[in-house]
Amino acid sequence: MKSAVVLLPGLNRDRDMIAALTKISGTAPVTVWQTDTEIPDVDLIAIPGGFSFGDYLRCGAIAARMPVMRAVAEKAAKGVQVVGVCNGFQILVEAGLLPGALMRNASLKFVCREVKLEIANANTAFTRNYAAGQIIRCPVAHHDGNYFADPETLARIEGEGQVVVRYAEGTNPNGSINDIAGIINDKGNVLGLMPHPENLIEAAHGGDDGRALFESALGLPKAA
Ligand SMILES: NC(=O)CC[C@H](N)C(=O)O
Repeated sequence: MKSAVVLLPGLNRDRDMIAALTKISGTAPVTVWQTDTEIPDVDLIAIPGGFSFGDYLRCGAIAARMPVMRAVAEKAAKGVQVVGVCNGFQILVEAGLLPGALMRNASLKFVCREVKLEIANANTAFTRNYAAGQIIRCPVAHHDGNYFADPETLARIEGEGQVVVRYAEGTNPNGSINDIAGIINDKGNVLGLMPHPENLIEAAHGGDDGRALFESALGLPKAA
């Protein structure tokens, strides 16, 4: 199972993502730089979290216009799986690969804590190793995670099962509409989520609730 990790100046979760994918797939991902115009043949492209271009203009707005994102869009159009975590989610939204917007947290504060997530749709390539309705632990760390979509878009993504993970049990850390923590595109191959599953994949992290997301995406069987 081959994967690629997109590198942009200001990202700071790239090493976490590379470590998680290496551990789970048994192979180190290739890395692609912001100016790369081609991405090698891989099963999964991951856009990690952080502060690309210092969050100037809007989080992810500048990164979304880098040449590498054109290459990501081309791969996504061909059906390659793409996951964006936190800043990666913001970049995918800014690039127009996912609908809606990520606004400043309702508290206007940076939130760094663990939340609970409900698997709202277990029938996706990224969540098939979870059970529908399963509650998992996951860390968050962001100041612009407040997901918003206009009523028409919201009705469509809710109706089509494109809301994949929600903040559970009153743990919504940012005011996201409908407690939305992560969404998938209509084709089902581009996922964006604010929480960081790559930071909860082994005992040393204090748990491995995030692991099944990458195992699902990499086509690996459900852990026993
Ligand atoms: N951890 C992250 O990726 C943070 C994303 C973005 N810089 C924010 O604070 O909202």
